[in-house]
Amino acid sequence: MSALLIVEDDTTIRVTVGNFLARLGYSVDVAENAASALKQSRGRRYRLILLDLHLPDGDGLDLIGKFRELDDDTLVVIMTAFPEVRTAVAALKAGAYDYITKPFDLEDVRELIGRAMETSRLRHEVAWRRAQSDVCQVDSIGGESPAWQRLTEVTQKIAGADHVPVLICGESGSGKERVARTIHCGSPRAGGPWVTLNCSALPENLLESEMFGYEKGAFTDARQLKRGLLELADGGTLFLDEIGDLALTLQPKLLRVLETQTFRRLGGSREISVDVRFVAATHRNLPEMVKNGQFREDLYYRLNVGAIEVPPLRARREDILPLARYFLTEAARAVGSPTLALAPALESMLESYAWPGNVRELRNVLERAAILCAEDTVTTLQLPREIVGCCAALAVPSEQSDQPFLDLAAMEQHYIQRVLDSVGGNKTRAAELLGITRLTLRNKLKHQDRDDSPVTS
Ligand SMILES: Nc1ncnc2c1ncn2[C@@H]1O[C@H](COP(=O)(O)OP(=O)(O)OP(=O)(O)O)[C@@H](O)[C@H]1O
Repeated sequence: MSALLIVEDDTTIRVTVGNFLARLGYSVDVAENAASALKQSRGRRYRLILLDLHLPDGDGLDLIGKFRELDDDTLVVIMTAFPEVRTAVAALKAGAYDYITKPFDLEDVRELIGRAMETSRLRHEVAWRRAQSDVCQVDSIGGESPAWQRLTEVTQKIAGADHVPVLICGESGSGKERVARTIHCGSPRAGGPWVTLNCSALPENLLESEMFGYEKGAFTDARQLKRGLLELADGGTLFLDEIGDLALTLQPKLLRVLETQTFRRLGGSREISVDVRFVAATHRNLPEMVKNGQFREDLYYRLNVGAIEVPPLRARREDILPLARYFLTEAARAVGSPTLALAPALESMLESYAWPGNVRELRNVLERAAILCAEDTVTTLQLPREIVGCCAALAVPSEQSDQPFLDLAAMEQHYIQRVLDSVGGNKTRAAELLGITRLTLRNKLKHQDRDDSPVTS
């Protein structure tokens, strides 16, 4: 609910306008002089202040600057009994949003405040839209594996439950941030800000001021007020990445915001209310951390209301090739190459590799391959050794696929020969691809029955 303050010494006007605006659904506070108005605005953040220019203990014009210094988002509307252009111009110059001349009709007040609120909302919207116009413009690939389909179902349900905090767990690079964005974009807050904070990226004190902001003078370097990410996320979603790395001292502070949706800027005494949805992610084992006293149990349970587990890529192998083709096309487009294809032998290699770095690793591998690839098909030559090495046995040519149980040595020999073939018998290049020295390769070849096969160097 938007908070308004009416500063007016005339009791009739104060009470009538106050009651009228309260009936319209605003949360209204009143002050009858400048001192009380300043005190109240230090204790609460107002979206709009309706201000009489002639107060018993001061000039309303002086107050405008003070209100705006406290919060430059607050809109100030002047009420003046003197319909002089000069007064109005001075007020607007001092930073007032608009003015209304007394006596006024309550309907005029309703219209003016409605317009001011819309302005305030639009200002917010424009500011964050400018900063992040493409948050929801992401293609999400996957969807073929049962694991991904289950994940999508859960994600959609949780996205709709707008106030439920979410905890996304999963290995590094598995797509947790993607899932978090999908939740934001599928929620009623999709039109609101999407703000991210990586809890492992900053030292504790900086993280705290990033999150909560600070008042002017809160510490030596605080030369002016700084809004924290909590305020910037008002009306939207705050994504707390690597929540497992959040310092123990900050955990109760976060819990309080989660529970009350209010907080104070550092060095401030004002309670600021926000409407933020919290989505957190971690690759750590939080239950284990709770057991070891490294993560607060109450915060864990509070976040875990909407629990989502993103499966590692190896647990959803059906998604590997669609993702790989997607990354390849994207990468080819980025480097200005024509469309690239995957050599058939590569497909089973990609599908059977363990992908410890998950989707991020897959993306990097395909991007690198697209850059290295001189032809229109990506082959083993453009793949890193660990992938070619791990999966060579699975990439046996089809005429030999009736040999399901090659022993390890045979597998190795077979693979070495394939790599040699792929580089036209060049041992130096083959050794490079295999990740071994040329001498080791020679020794291994000595043990081959096909030692005398035509090999060039
Ligand atoms: N379904 C998907 N479709 C397309 N790209 C994806 C998909 N899932 C993940 N990615 C890409 O993989 C990379 C890693 O994803 P993301 O950053 O979401 O993972 P994460 O689990 O949050 O990683 P970390 O734990 O390191 O923060 C990103 O480049 C992302 O764009």
